[in-house]
Formats: sequence, structure tokens, C-alpha cells
Amino acid sequence: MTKRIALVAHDHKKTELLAWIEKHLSVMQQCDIVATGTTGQRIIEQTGLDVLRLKSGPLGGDQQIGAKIAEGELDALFFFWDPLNPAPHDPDVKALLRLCSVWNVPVACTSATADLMVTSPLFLSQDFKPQKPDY
Ligand SMILES: O=C(CO)COP(=O)(O)O
Repeated sequence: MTKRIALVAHDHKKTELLAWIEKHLSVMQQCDIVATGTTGQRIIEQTGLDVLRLKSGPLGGDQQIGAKIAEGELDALFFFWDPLNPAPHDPDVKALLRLCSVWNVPVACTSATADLMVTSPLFLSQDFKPQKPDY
């Protein structure tokens, strides 16, 4: 099954995420991608990747991604959140990161971690199915 991933970046991190996507374009082309609204728009414009755009983060996009994680519809999250600037929807950001831990979904919040994640032989492997908790 195709890897289902979410790509999200706060405003000061969007350039970094876009550069990271360009660097790993061949992997990204093998994934089903969802993104929050503005991030998704920038990805489409810059890379031509096919992206399902959800609402903008402050308008509920993070929560939409959280819902997909709770429903088992995402295999990984790449969330370049901004540690230096406060977000009006910080509770949504925390909730999204929390749900990744609740459901054991791999999440990368920095380009270094994201590099390690997508270059792992397990990333695109059909055999890699992280254990889902038995709630
Ligand atoms: O705010 C975000 C994540 O918390 C990202 O939202 P945008 O992609 O719409 O900028």
C-alpha cells in the first residue's frame, strides 16, 4: 500500500520544508500526501506534487490531520513546527503531536529527523507496520 503522509510547516519553517521535499522528491512521489492549507498550496506550486489540501492550520487543519491519525488513515507526519514563534492555535499543535504518540505514528519535527525517517529502508517497506495500541 502507498505510504500515506501528512506534510505541515509553520510560516517560518515553510521554506525549510519545501527544500526538504525537493531533496526527497522521488520518495515524496511515491506517497499519498495530505497537507494543511497554505503548506499544501506552496508544495503544489513549487513541486507539482499531488497534494490533498485540508484547512489552514489555525482554521482547523491540524485537527483534521489529527482525526486522520485517530482513524488510522496516516502512516507518518512531517511537521516542521516553529519553536521560536507562538502560534494562536498552539493547543491544536500539541494535540496533533500528542495523537501521534497515542497511535504510534512516526513523526518528524526537524529536517534532520525527517532525513533519517525517509532514508530508512523501512519507510517505504510494505512490511513495516508499526504496532497499533490496543485501546
Ligand atoms: O499552522 C499550521 C500548522 O500548525 C500550518 O498551517 P498552514 O499550512 O495553513 O500554514
